Formats: sequence, structure tokens, C-alpha cells
Amino acid sequence: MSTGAPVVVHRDAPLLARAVAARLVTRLVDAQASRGTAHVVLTGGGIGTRVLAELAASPARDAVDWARLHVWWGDERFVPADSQERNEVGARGALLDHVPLPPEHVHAVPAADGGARDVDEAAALYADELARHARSEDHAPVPQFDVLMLGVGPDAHVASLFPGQPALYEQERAVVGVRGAPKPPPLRVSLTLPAIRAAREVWLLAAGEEKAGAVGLALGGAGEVQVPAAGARGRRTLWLLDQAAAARLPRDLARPASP
Ligand SMILES: O=C(O)[C@H](O)[C@@H](O)[C@H](O)[C@H](O)COP(=O)(O)O
Repeated sequence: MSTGAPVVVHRDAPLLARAVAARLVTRLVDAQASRGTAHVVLTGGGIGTRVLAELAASPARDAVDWARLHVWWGDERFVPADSQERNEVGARGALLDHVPLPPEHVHAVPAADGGARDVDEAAALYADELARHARSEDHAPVPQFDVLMLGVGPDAHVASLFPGQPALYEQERAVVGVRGAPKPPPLRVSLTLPAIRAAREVWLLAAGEEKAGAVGLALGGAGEVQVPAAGARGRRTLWLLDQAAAARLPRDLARPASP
């Protein structure tokens, strides 16, 4: 059984990152044209950061009205604000510090030295911030995310939702504190599956052969508790892969981006 989500395969990781950056410009421009303000959710990880660097280097970035963009994160490591481990620090270096984004539109998860005593308080503060930007007509505790990007771990984790962990069972809250994450650092804050599912578009990004097993299982219809990526979907879901990450897909599932 497959999930039916479209899969696009690019030759390698650099091409994947460039193509996702181009796709992101298009989606943000379209969202701003139809709704005025756009909301994007960023991911940490190698490919997620590379997408931002490609966007920063692309002349097409001027097509985005940065003053009407809000930036969020799918997860964050609970470490000090200036730690290189923070997804926010990586995103600032790759893109956010190089574009005219209003500082109040960059919605970072509270850091370990930034007013939250622990991961639960950081999660609650982030949930409040999300709720402040939610539209009442959506009846959702989060803003209308136009694009929510997620890297996929070799164990099929997405955001900081790791296989078998309690956060995967969360049905009420939009954000949870995570303790004991198997990938360091152990303390994290993550959107939950219901919050991810409120997005208009969820893009799952994966490059490299070490992701092939996870991608194959997720797209083969595995359960979300053992394979969290299988539970990550939006109103529209798109898998954006390089050839190595797509190596264990059924042949009919992968649509090459170019001949
Ligand atoms: O906090 C984290 O650990 C990341 O946000 C994580 O979810 C990442 O996106 C994946 O592990 C894929 O990372 P790579 O693209 O580096 O493999």
C-alpha cells in the first residue's frame, strides 16, 4: 500500500536543494498574492539548511515580499540561544540574516537561556505565539502554514518526533516538550502531528542513501508510531528526494524531475 502523496526525485542533494528553493519562492509568491501574508515553517538538518542557502543565493529571492512573510520552526533544540546546535542559528546564517524580514516575523522557539525554565514551558510559550497568529475562521491553534518543510531522519523521525516516543500520541496540543530524544541533544521542542496536519502543504525532504529505508517505509504505508514520517501530511503532501534517498521506492512511485 502506498500513501498516494506525489514524489519528485532530483539527481543529487545540491540539485534537490536548488529545486526546493525555487519551488519555495513560487509557493510564497502565490500565497502572498492570494492571502497577503505567508507563513513558512522551516526545518533544521543538512538539506533544510541547504535549501535556505540556495534561496539566499538566488536572484529569485527578490520576488518574495519579505515584509509579508512569517517564519516558524517545526522543531528546535533546547540549548542556549547562540548555540550552533539551534536550528534558528543555522537558518539565520543561511538566509534569515540576509533578507529584509521584520524581526518580529521570525518566530523562534524560546531558548534554554531565554525565559523558559524547561522544555514544557518553552513548548507552551511557542504554542501561545502560534495561537496569536491563528485565524479564528480556521478553528486551529496554529496559523495557516502555507509550506511546512520537514527533514527526515534515517530512523524516519520528523521535527523532533522520534519513533515510539510519547509525543507521537499527542492529539490536543500543537507543541510539546521532548525529553530523551535519541538524536542529541536530548531536550527539544516540537510541533505535533495534528499541528503539522493543519498545514496547506507539507514537504518532506530527504537526501542520501542512509534515508532510503525510512523513505521506503513511510511511502509504503508504515504506521506513524514506528515511522513518524508516515504520519506527516498536510492538506497537500509532497516528497522531495534525491536519487539515493529514493532508491527503495517502487519504480512507479518516483517521478523524476527531469529526464
Ligand atoms: O533537530 C533536528 O535534528 C532536525 O530538525 C532533524 O529533524 C532533521 O531535519 C533530520 O534529522 C534530517 O536531517 P539531515 O537533513 O541533516 O539528515
